[in-house]
Amino acid sequence: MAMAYLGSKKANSAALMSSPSPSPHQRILTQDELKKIAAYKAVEFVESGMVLGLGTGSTAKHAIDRIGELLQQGKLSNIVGIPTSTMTHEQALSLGIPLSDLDNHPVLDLAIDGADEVDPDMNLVKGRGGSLLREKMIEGCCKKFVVIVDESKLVDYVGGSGLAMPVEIVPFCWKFTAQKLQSLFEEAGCVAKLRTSPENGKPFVTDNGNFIIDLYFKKDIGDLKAAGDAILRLAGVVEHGMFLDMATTLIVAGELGVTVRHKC
Ligand SMILES: O=C[C@H](O)[C@H](O)[C@H](O)COP(=O)(O)O
Repeated sequence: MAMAYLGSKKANSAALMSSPSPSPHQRILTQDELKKIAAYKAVEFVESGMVLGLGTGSTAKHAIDRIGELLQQGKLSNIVGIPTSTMTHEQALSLGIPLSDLDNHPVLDLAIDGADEVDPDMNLVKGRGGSLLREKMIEGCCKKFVVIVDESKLVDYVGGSGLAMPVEIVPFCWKFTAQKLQSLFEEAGCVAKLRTSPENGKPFVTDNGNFIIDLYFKKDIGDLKAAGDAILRLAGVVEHGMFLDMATTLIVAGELGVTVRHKC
């Protein structure tokens, strides 16, 4: 599917394009091909001997495949991966990537992960795959955090896609917590919904045994730090999916090429 930049995102990104526009004869890339392009670009930052945070999702999967390939080819060595989900753990194991955890490696050199939304300040929404807690724990310990997205993930403000901003909560009295979350953002027209499994309609359960409440906003919620702090003050909340001021590098793949932006 073809995608286009809109408004400020176009101006922002066009200045950073690192490859030329496609000729009229080039076919339009699929969203998955764009994800792969961003992922491969990110793996160029990986060096032998690094402790790496391995993200979760369809974009991060391409990066992990590439790391596995480079290890097998002997082009990378002595890598230690810290997976952000059981799914990534299994993928990395199948590729022969040596794994560890935060207990043994509390400081990471680099993490590579996708995102659900990226705003102009490189604030992120993550967790539509349900892995936000482990991702935030691991990506908060990285010297560099490289975020990889196709251009459809760029938004003017957090929540601007109209899709979910996930919050991981304890299962105990989840309706109570969902109601509290919705009330926090009444002015932004927030609707809070329990995430359920499409297969059986039962609550989706995270790797940590928790539930996810998806928040949908009709308007910009404004001060993200204040919003995040208010969410975390609710006793049933474990973590929210806003990753504020965490990304150090953003790689965006789009129809016009790949951009690499480093946060100052
Ligand atoms: O919980 C999932 C993660 O935060 C993913 O990184 C995020 O949902 C982006 O996933 P994808 O690359 O599949 O769009």
